[in-house]
Amino acid sequence: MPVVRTLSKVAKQALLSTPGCGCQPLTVAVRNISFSPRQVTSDASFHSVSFSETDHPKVLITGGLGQLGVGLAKLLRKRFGNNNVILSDIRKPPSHVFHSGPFIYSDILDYKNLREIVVNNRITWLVHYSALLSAVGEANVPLARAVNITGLHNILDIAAEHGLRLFVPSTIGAFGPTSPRNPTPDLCVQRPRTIYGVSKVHAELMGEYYHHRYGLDFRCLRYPGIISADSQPGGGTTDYAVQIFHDAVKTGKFECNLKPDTRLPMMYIDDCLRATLEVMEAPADTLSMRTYNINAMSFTPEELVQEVQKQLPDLEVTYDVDTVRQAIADSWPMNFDDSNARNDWGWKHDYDLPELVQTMLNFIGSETRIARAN
Ligand SMILES: NC(=O)c1ccc[n+]([C@@H]2O[C@H](COP(=O)([O-])OP(=O)(O)OC[C@H]3O[C@@H](n4cnc5c(N)ncnc54)[C@H](O)[C@@H]3O)[C@@H](O)[C@H]2O)c1
Ligand SMILES: C[C@@H](O)[C@H](N)C(=O)O
Repeated sequence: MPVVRTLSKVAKQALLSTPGCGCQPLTVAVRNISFSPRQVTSDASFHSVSFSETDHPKVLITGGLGQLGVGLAKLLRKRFGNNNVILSDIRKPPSHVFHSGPFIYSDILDYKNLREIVVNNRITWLVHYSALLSAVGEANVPLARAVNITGLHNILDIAAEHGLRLFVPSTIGAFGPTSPRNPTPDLCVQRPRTIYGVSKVHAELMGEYYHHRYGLDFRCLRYPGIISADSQPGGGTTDYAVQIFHDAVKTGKFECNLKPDTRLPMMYIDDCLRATLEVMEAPADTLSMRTYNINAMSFTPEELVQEVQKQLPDLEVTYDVDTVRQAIADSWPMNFDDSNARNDWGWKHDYDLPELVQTMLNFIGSETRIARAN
């Protein structure tokens, strides 16, 4: 029943915000746009965002309270100034996030709310992080479809109409069992078997279509599984690679939900966020494509355990395989070919497996020592 209730709520919101209702006052903004992606009214005003290279961008991050958004806001605020980066989400921010810089409520299914935020804050860059990840997406397909697909349509239209530079992350999950898996190149068969993957292929194709059709400055990186110490993953297949560090430090025991030999591409969060900033700042003429694989390392649970046990030899590991996650992982890339990102805009990762493990254990270890002392 909760699924049905959520679906009808989502459907109502979606209906209220779809272009088909004809209730949007519409604008066209972008260079090279012959007409707006949403129908243009006869008295539409034509704004163009003047954003000179010397100005700092004014950034909005959607879905900013998940694993990646707070860290990205911190990085972008350091570069562009605190007030130039607005975090948004539909959840209530913890106090330290609320007090660290601008935060605003934004539901990406509410088109008018999004447009108001973009207009009132003179947003020039939009980083679209809202999504349901692979495992939670399979648990609630209607909601994943609404957030990841309908929500994306709102984002694309807002970005095109207001001349924004738009970043949408994709994922290793945008590939499937018929893709080459070791390594997976940028351009190959993409037939994912999750709603998450399907929605991300859709996002890649729609973003590229809007780029060619309307001149939208769309930029997209396919992230591997991201590993972070101070933020929790939101329900994906790669979550085990974060959880192991917390359990190893706190209890000395870890139960892994993937088989020991499941190889997946992974990356430390600092590399992921830096890549995001770098591709957003890359001169357009260096981008031969609009969607790039990025990678850092690739490992199995067994290899990760061995590396953690070099620091914590008493760590005990058992395996209790989650069949949904295992099936997803078995259809994803084992290694990611990111040579185009490296050649085009100079992508280079800093963290390999040993540095990742050391950094995670240092961070979680010191946090745990502080918590125990208080
Ligand atoms: N974390 C990873 O390993 C990883 C890997 C590849 C790609 N990505 C992509 O990066 C992005 C960010 O990932 P994350 O790990 O921070 O995700 P997350 O699941 O931790 O956070 C997603 C956020 O979206 C918000 N959200 C859900 N519905 C919303 C709505 N209707 N309106 C606004 N916000 C809504 C949630 O409240 C949540 O805070 C996602 O698009 C994800 O697909 C992440
Ligand atoms: C890989 C990525 O997209 C996410 N961490 C997931 O597992 O769903």
